[in-house]
Amino acid sequence: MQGEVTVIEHPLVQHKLTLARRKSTSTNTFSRLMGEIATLMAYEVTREMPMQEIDIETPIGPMRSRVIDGKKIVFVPILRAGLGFLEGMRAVVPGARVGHIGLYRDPKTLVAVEYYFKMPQGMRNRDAIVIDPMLATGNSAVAAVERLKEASPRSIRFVCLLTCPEGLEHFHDKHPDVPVFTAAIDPGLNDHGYIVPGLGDAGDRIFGTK
Ligand SMILES: O=P(O)(O)OC[C@H]1O[C@H](OP(=O)(O)OP(=O)(O)O)[C@H](O)[C@@H]1O
Ligand SMILES: O=c1cc[nH]c(=O)[nH]1
Ligand SMILES: [Mg+2]
Repeated sequence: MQGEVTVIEHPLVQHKLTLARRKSTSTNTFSRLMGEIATLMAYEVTREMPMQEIDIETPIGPMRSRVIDGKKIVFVPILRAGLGFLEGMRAVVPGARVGHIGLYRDPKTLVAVEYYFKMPQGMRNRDAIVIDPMLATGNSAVAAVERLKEASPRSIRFVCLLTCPEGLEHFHDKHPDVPVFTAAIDPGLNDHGYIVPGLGDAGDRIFGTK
């Protein structure tokens, strides 16, 4: 799985992404769409998660049936925009733990600056799913995963909504072992490091800060 990228082409994801991209979409609608897309993407991202068998009783009789050990999953949103994806994912994996990585991208240098890092205990036995809607230059994603690897989780996946070839190449150059799940790979970046055509500044659009 070196440098693996999965583009989630499901029509519901693509439809909602188109609505989110439109500049006329309000903060309220944008934020709701992020939640809905995250729920749909969680379905794909958790596809390979380990399962265990437990004994249960149906109204008719006993059986062994499979469950995910939700507590072994850690969602790791990159603040702030990653928070816009968090609740949609937790809606389908309510037992998951949450770790936070606070990073902002310096607007001039585009370097990622860390301001917060907090993970649950026992990361060695957990599968981490890092979430951030945008993987642009890749600086933030690279820095977040570098920091997360210090905690030695059992596995790491990275989920974004949008990325571009430069960002993916940078990310997989540094972290070839971390699969990326995205809804689209746009053509490139502009001079300010924004994905083109993209959807603008995800954090500002989720929280209405522009
Ligand atoms: O791949 P990169 O070039 O590093 O860009 C992507 C980063 O930029 C955005 O965050 P931003 O720095 O705007 O912070 P915010 O989420 O607080 O708005 C986005 O949410 C990513 O974290
Ligand atoms: O296009 C981009 C690039 C970085 N961060 C964003 O929010 N959008
Ligand atoms: Mg932002």
